[in-house]
Amino acid sequence: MNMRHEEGIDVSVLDGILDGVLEDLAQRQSEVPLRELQARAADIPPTMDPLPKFREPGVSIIAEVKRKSPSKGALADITDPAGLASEYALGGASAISVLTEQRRFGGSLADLAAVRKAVDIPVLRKDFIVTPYQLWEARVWGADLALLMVVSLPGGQLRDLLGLATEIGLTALVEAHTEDELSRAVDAGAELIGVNARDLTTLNVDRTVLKRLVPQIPEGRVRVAESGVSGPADVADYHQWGADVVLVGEALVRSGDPRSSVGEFIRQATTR
Ligand SMILES: O=C(O)c1ccccc1NCC(=O)[C@H](O)[C@H](O)COP(=O)(O)O
Repeated sequence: MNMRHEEGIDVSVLDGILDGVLEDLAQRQSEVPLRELQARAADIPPTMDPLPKFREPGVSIIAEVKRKSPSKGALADITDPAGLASEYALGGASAISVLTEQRRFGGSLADLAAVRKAVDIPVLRKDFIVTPYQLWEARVWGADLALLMVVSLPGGQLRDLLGLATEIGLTALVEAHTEDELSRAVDAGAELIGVNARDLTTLNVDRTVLKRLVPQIPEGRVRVAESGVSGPADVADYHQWGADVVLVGEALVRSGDPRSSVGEFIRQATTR
């Protein structure tokens, strides 16, 4: 059952997640006001730009630290996110994605900080970012990239957050799942555009969404395929359909050998 029913109104999975995200955010904001967070950012080293590596020929992998998810429940008992990220980097990952949402994904900003310290490749804060405060958090806790999901950023919010991300040195991964969302991502000027195979309102996964939407992404923007990879052949398909970068979570955390798996994903996609 992907929709819950509250007081006669259908609330999608994503709305349910966002309710929790906003509650937790209010708590953090009451502990550390925005001004203080901004002051802390002044002491943080400059971010890394992931785009030059993503633009190189071949496929880049963003490997994700993912403990659990709304669609699958518990995925892996990750007690050492930094160690996992190091294995990903040794396998050839171009960046690490860290899910920082706590309630549904079991992640945290502490995971982000631990991964940041452990690797010297760019790190993505993957969360449900809908406020400037969360972008400042991403910067302070060591992210180089931050996810902006078009579906949850109506009106001018997408442009505003994209502008702020750039201003504070973060590269935004702007994520779409439909033609309309993709148009908004392109019009907002996103350089790094993700097409998520997972419909976040229903949790259905359809990898071919990338194949259908990729012609709509202008030349020169970096194209990221997100979700739904179960093995090397899926990465190779995504790359063949036009993805420069593939973001993989579940298949890597369940693989038992994350370093070799990343290497194998890259090898098979580039030799097909
Ligand atoms: O993974 C979920 O079930 C999920 C549900 C609702 C919102 C977001 C969700 N996942 C976030 C992601 O985008 C994925 O973690 C990421 O793309 C990797 O996906 P996968 O390789 O399929 O684990």
